Amino acid sequence: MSKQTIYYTLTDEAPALATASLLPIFSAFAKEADISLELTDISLASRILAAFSDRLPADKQAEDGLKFLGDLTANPEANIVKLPNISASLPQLYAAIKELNAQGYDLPNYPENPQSDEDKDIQARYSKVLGSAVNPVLRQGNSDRRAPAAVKGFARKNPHSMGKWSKTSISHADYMRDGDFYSSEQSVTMPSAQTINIEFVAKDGSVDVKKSLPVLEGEIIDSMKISCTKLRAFFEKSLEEAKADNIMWSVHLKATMMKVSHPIVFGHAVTVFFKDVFEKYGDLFKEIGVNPNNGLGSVYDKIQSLPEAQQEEIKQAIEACYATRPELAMVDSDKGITNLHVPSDVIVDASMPAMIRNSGKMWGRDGKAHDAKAVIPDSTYARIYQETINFCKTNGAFDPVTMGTVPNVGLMAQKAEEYGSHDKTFELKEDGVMRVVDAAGNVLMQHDVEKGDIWRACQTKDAPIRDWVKLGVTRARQSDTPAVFWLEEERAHDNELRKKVELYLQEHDTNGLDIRIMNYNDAIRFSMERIIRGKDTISVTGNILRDYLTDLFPILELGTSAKMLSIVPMLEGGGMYETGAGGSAPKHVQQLMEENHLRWDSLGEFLAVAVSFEELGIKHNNEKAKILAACLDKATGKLLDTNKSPSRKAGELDNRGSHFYLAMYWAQELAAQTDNAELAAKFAPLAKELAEKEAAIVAELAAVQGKPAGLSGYYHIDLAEVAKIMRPSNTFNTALASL
Ligand SMILES: NC(=O)C1=CN([C@@H]2O[C@H](COP(=O)(O)OP(=O)(O)OC[C@H]3O[C@@H](n4cnc5c(N)ncnc54)[C@H](OP(=O)(O)O)[C@@H]3O)[C@@H](O)[C@H]2O)C=CC1
Ligand SMILES: O=C(O)CCC(=O)C(=O)O
Ligand SMILES: [Mg+2]
Repeated sequence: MSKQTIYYTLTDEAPALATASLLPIFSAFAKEADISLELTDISLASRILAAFSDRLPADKQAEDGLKFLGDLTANPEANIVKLPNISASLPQLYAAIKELNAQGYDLPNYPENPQSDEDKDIQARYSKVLGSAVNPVLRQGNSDRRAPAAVKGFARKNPHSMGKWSKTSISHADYMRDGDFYSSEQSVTMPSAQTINIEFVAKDGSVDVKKSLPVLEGEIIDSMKISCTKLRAFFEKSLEEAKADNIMWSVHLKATMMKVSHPIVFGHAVTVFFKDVFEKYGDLFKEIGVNPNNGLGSVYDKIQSLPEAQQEEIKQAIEACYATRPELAMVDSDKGITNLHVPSDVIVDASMPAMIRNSGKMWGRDGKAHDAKAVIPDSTYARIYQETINFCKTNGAFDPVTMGTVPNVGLMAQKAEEYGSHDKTFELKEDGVMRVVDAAGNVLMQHDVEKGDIWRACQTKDAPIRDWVKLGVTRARQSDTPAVFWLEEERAHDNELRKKVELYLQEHDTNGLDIRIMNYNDAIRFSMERIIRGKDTISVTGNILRDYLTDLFPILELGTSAKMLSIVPMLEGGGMYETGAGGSAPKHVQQLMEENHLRWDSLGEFLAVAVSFEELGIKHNNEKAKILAACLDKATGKLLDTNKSPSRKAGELDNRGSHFYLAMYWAQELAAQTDNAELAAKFAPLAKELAEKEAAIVAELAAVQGKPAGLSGYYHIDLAEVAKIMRPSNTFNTALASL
């Protein structure tokens, strides 16, 4: 790898569109500091093509960008800017394959029920692309996410809208009290490196080794199960209660990141809600290939192969269910898309904070907001949402003007905890015992299981834990802020973790620091009591709480998690700078397609690239890179102060316009700084030209809006075509080219 290269990722949806406008600006500025930005394609479409390249003709093959970057993470020089990407559910994967086929790529269909070796191979290739397939590969370090001072200051001066909370709200989180992962968790710390086995013991005593797992000394191994019978009974009871209480019902899962277990849980929600339909048409559905784990959408899709009269009959049976069930929360009430249509439409990390920000309400069939029962079956983490709801009911909504902040230090490296459990997750086909056995044959953990139960094991290695404790202490010291380790006394896993936390804390000078260990509910209440008094509290958490809290607090504090600084200091010495803490905003693409307005805010990219330049500056003693970084941060601050972030409305300044202002302010800062005369001289003419032509450029950018953008690909975009859409100002493009 060339010494001063930033690998900038091409991903999907809104961030990919934004890249077509923003990357040329970053590249033009970076070359003055001898830094090049290399675009690496890790989009869903490119990952599919790479998985089947050996079956495609040469001109249709794609490089495996994810493999390239994954290998790069082991290099201490790695400097990666990672934008959010699609973590595909099966319906999204089908849609992407269909689009690629239509574009002339001869890809096999996803085999739902593979029998032949060839089909098994095809399915295995697609499973590598499914769900959260990118982040776990690249995140070879722990996570440091926070709102930089300028961003927090902006939110205080320009508070986003925040729904009021009423003491009479009946919204709440609903979760299992028994039979879930929380109540069955077991955990051990491995005394030595060895290979352990995950085994199923059938009723007749026969043993099936499901997986052999190499483990390291000091590694924590957990196992847990969710009971299928109890899960279904919980859904039924929750539906009956919601109906009786006349409250809307919605289910919140993470089918993308928990790509094996949560689609199954989602499928149970679908078949319990539409119990009458699935009881009546179960056999027919099997025949035509309906997969409830893909949602109600799968029913509508597959019945198209049936005669019209039969389709109508099934549709009426579905409608009849709505009459016996509570009202179902909607994803898109105009189009009739419910919470149970697609497993990836409602993703808990973003959906629960959005509900809490919206007075605890979700959208109903009538297009209006109503109180809702938010169903999050496993109680391990669900309880923090109920705690937050209670807090809002007692204290009223949070006030973005006065509230403090909760940054996060998350244990994430080497697929820590549940987010790395997919290859160790099993849906049981019969009753028996699942157990974990060490190399000497001792049974370390075991669970009685029944057909349909979901059992899983998780791994958390020692080196990432040690590094996480260090990162927590470092952040507490650098920001002079209390830090709370969220560890639950009731959890077997957390008790193993706690021993290590207590041990590794001793490796650091914690004199004068306020470092505590608290149960989840105590920790969130403590943080919220402080936040409403304007005080900050660092949350030092495991992987799932990292994900949940870095949407929850930013959405309440800043209106969106897109404005977060997300740094992944890699264990091997490199760095990854993630942009924002949220996703790829599919709704924004829809708006661009319809009215050529992109409301995506690239603030996360601005922040990430500044840190990425700064890191190169320090590592390579590149003064110009350091100046570029400092000036970029100042330009970002100015952009916020002057309100040049994208608006939501077509015709007003959008993503492209905000990029223009960033470039102008950045050039002005570079021209004005006195640390490096060469850089100042280089950027002065551009600063002058952009300022002179500001009105013309803004007009050119506005002129294209209000009509469809003419985008021909959704998953597999044509970059040249997107560049035409995203760079419509000749005046701006010419000025930039003159650098
Ligand atoms: N790091 C990653 O790679 C992540 C990827 N994902 C993936 O992203 C996809 C969508 O996930 P979803 O849960 O819907 O969450 P998103 O974060 O994409 O969207 C939720 C809402 O947040 C707002 N938002 C998010 N980012 C921005 C931004 N940069 N500028 C302005 N507003 C923003 C938008 O609100 P509004 O529409 O009101 O403008 C958006 O609709 C999924 O495929 C998911 O798997 C999700 C999280 C992280
Ligand atoms: O990888 C994913 O699917 C989502 C990641 C995410 O939500 C996060 O890291 O905050
Ligand atoms: Mg998240």
